[in-house]
Amino acid sequence: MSDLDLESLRVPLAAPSYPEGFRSGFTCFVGRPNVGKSTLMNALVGQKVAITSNRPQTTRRTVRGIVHREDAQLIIVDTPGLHKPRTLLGERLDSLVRSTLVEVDVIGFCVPADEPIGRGDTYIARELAEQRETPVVALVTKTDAVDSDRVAEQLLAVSELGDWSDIVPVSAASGDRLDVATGVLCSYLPEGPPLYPGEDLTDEPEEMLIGELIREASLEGVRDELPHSIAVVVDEMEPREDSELMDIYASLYVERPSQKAIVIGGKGARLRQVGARARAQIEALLGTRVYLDLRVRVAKDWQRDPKKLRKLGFDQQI
Ligand SMILES: Nc1nc2c(ncn2[C@@H]2O[C@H](COP(=O)(O)OP(=O)(O)OP(=O)(O)O)[C@@H](O)[C@H]2O)c(=O)[nH]1
Repeated sequence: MSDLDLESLRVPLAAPSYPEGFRSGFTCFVGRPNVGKSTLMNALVGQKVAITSNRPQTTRRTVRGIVHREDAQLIIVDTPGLHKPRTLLGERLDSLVRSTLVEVDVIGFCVPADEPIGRGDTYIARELAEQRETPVVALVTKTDAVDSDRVAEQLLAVSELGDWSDIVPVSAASGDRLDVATGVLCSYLPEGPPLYPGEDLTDEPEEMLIGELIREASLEGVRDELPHSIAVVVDEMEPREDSELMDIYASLYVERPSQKAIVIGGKGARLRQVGARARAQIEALLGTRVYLDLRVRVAKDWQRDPKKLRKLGFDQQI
């Protein structure tokens, strides 16, 4: 997508029937890195669609998850963390986030229960206060990680951060109040028919999901700065003739030869582990056996180079 053209997606399906008062529309989750946005989206949708990791800023792509309810359909646009731009990629993400904020029907502002409110949260709260068009529901995440007194304190602290339409404590890990969170978000959607067929959980192309699974596997156990320097492109994906096997060829791009060595590991050991981990996940996603061929390539300073960003697929989201 050249940008998030949500309006064009609002054309309803030729829906056979839907209950009176049905609501449908879009939400996005914002919050500083690592507050649990992706995990919460996965828990709401019930299938793994967005990359998660315990490192900040791993969500680079706008992935949609779709929550189907009897009375509503909530389409979640998973936005990258709002952060101050450091690289060209950072700047583009921020403008993407800002344009997303005005296009959705309701915004979920995520603040974790297990950390004091910090500058990052206040920065985003200020950004959200500036836009007045879209209702904002504050979601106090990770409530399982603290006791109920702390949750209560955090609810109070978050309520003082801005003028939120609602505040909901929620835990993706324990599943606590996921239903309430969805219900509250849905209450801000316009009335209308479902926009997606019932079985869809995401409209991300399969190749993009596969690329993210490979990227996620490649991040495990490597130095902290590496995550920002890895991009994955699925070069080719084809069912093998006369076989149940799917052949997938993918390239893992890093910025420097030294990073290439880290990703590959001694005698290729690390890359083999990455491949095995990713393959298991891809097989689960596709429901078929997979042959995965991974190549590691160096694309110098790809984060700062618009042409390389385009080649690596980032113009599709930005
Ligand atoms: N205890 C607990 N941990 C959680 C919960 N949700 C997420 N986490 C952990 O918090 C970390 C960050 O979660 P993510 O979902 O990747 O966070 P994010 O906000 O999407 O992060 P970015 O992609 O960096 O913006 C991971 O280590 C998760 O396992 C929760 O409900 N409870």
